[in-house]
Amino acid sequence: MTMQDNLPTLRWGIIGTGLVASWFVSDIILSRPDAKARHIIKAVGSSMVVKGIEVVEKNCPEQRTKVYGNYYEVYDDPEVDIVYIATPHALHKKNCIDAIQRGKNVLCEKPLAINKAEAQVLVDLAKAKNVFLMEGVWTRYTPLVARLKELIHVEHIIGEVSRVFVDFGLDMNLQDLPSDSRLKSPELGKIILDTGLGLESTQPSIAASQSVVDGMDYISSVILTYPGKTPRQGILTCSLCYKTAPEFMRIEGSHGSILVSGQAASYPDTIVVRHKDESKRDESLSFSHVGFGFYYEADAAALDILNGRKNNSLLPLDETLFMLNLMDNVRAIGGLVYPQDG
Ligand SMILES: NC(=O)C1=CN([C@@H]2O[C@H](COP(=O)(O)OP(=O)(O)OC[C@H]3O[C@@H](n4cnc5c(N)ncnc54)[C@H](OP(=O)(O)O)[C@@H]3O)[C@@H](O)[C@H]2O)C=CC1
Ligand SMILES: O=C1OC[C@@H](O)[C@H](O)[C@H]1O
Repeated sequence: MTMQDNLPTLRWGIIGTGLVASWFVSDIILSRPDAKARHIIKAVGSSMVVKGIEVVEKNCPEQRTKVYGNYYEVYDDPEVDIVYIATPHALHKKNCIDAIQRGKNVLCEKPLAINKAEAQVLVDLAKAKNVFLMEGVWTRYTPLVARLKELIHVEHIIGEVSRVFVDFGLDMNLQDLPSDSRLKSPELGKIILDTGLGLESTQPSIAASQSVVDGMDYISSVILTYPGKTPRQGILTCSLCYKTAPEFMRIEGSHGSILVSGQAASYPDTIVVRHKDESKRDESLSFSHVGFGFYYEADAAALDILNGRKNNSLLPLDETLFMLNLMDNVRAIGGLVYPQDG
């Protein structure tokens, strides 16, 4: 008997067996005290059965997972409640369509699609088929992000926010990656879609610049200026040439600032609040949990599906569309055109 045994259960079918799929599979089955749902890896679909077997043996050997040498058998498996899509960006549209058309709920890794037009097709199809669809941005569901939002929007601990700086840099050594790596392929890669971030859903004006070499957007810098009576800007940068320093995010407000840090921009673990008032001491909050924390996102999807919701309130599909539209605009300024842009 584990801590999860009395919880509602969601049965997952996994599409693709790469890096993030292995993280996700090993993570969502972890035993943890704050679990809201129990997750079962019912099936894994891969281009090669041997790859599926390897992922299962390594990450969920006790789950009695079925392994298929294609994706379609996962979509058609009646024991699968939700499909998790972990293929390269350019395949998300097709994989989502295939799953949704067969009536499956879908959690698709970010970005949901290459551009807003593709994502709109998926949103419309999910609505027509009455299935749940969600873009996988797992850090949004972590206790750290929940606390950060509370500090800013409920407690107003730094007052009126004026600027946000965020950098997501990875040192990917692209020149040393094998030629078939998704990150080296202009067809599959799309760096800004890997590491780009959206801030809030008021329409900002956009200034942007991208360093595109051989069709790959190695570095992007974006300045978002929000309209209104108070000055507000978001300065967002991403790169595959250099790993971001631990303090990857700074939020400045009228009463102080907040610094967010972690071993990588994708693994935040600490919030520091600095007050302008020098009589107040800095406050540091640390967040730790088992594994990566993909299970927070998986729990959110489970509760939505079990309660009949078709969309997730922390990342509604309108916001996914908003963010992809923002990326489309950044690329239009940066001169980066994808074949899918039409
Ligand atoms: N949320 C997060 O923290 C992260 C999200 N991601 C997102 O997840 C997606 C996958 O990324 P990642 O796991 O790093 O990618 P990988 O390249 O490691 O894995 C992708 C998998 O997709 C399948 N695939 C199907 N067709 C192709 C193809 N033509 N070329 C390559 N692979 C193919 C393969 O599995 P098989 O052969 O078994 O079918 C492959 O193992 C991306 O969209 C990325 O943005 C990535 C990392 C972290
Ligand atoms: O979101 C991400 O975080 C970790 C990286 O390795 C990955 O490429 C990126 O998609």
